[in-house]
Amino acid sequence: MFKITVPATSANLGVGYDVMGLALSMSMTVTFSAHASGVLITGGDPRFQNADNLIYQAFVRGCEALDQPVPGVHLDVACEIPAARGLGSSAACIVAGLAGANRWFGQPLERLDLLRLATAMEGHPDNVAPAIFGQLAATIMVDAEPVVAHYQVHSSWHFAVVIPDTPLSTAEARAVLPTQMSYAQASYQMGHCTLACTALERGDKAMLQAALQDKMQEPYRAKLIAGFADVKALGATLNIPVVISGAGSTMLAISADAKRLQRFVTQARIQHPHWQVQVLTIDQQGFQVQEASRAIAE
Ligand SMILES: Nc1ncnc2c1ncn2[C@@H]1O[C@H](COP(=O)(O)OP(=O)(O)OP(=O)(O)O)[C@@H](O)[C@H]1O
Ligand SMILES: N[C@@H](CCO)C(=O)O
Repeated sequence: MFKITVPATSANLGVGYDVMGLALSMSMTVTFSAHASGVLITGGDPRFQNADNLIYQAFVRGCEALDQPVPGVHLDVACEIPAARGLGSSAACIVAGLAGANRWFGQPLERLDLLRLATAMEGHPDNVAPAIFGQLAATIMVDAEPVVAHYQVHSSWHFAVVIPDTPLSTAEARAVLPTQMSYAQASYQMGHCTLACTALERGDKAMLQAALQDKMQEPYRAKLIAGFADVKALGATLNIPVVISGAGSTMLAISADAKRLQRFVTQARIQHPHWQVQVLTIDQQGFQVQEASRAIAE
């Protein structure tokens, strides 16, 4: 028996659509143990307690990639990451399943191999890269091979998430985006994405404020998130940038002033008493494998 713990992730950081992602201190833990045959799933959302479960689908994919027969498996799921809220729940499932198959057969695959497999399943690398490596990752694909840049996020940054009580599927949020953009728009977005990474790494407040002005998806997706305008306006009054986390519906606030961010959290809870609003820290390591009672370093 072993456990795989995978962090939640916030993709895009507004301006880094399908490229950037940040690992956060919220997680899913899956306990893998032998089962007579097929799959038994306990814990987690009852909707997912069947063989279509994405963790199990990724486990099967991992076994296939390793050229191994799929063993009978019991998956016991403990999940803090809400589904379809822009916090990388699908990426966490995929990484847990692939890492579980890898551990089952003696860990022959490196983390970069898992990233290649996970990206093929998820369709884009921005959530799965930080779920695998932790911290802030920017990933490009070169002929289906991921190339990842890792950024050490400056310790001055503090993060809060505002999680609405309504889901928004990634498929729905992608469907509202235009299919083309101009050179001028591409240039705007490339510049903002590059400077956002630099600002997060350096702890540069003015640069982050300037860089986190997304024009590629926020204008189209904002209308899908009831309450987005209120939360964005609250951030503006406190000088705190707010971006859509992943495909939404969660919003991510970033500040170098912990007390001001706490005021944002308090006010957001008053604005939306039924939503989950919390301060999170950066996950440093990506997914972890735990044997019995001790964590093993890979
Ligand atoms: N605990 C879970 N167990 C099994 N499957 C899950 C679980 N959580 C999420 N999923 C799967 O992931 C899907 C949600 O993925 P989707 O890409 O829409 O949102 P997300 O990954 O939470 O958000 P984003 O990609 O924007 O960060 C669910 O419909 C379900 O198929
Ligand atoms: N980059 C993705 C993240 C969600 O999976 C999107 O914005 O659609």
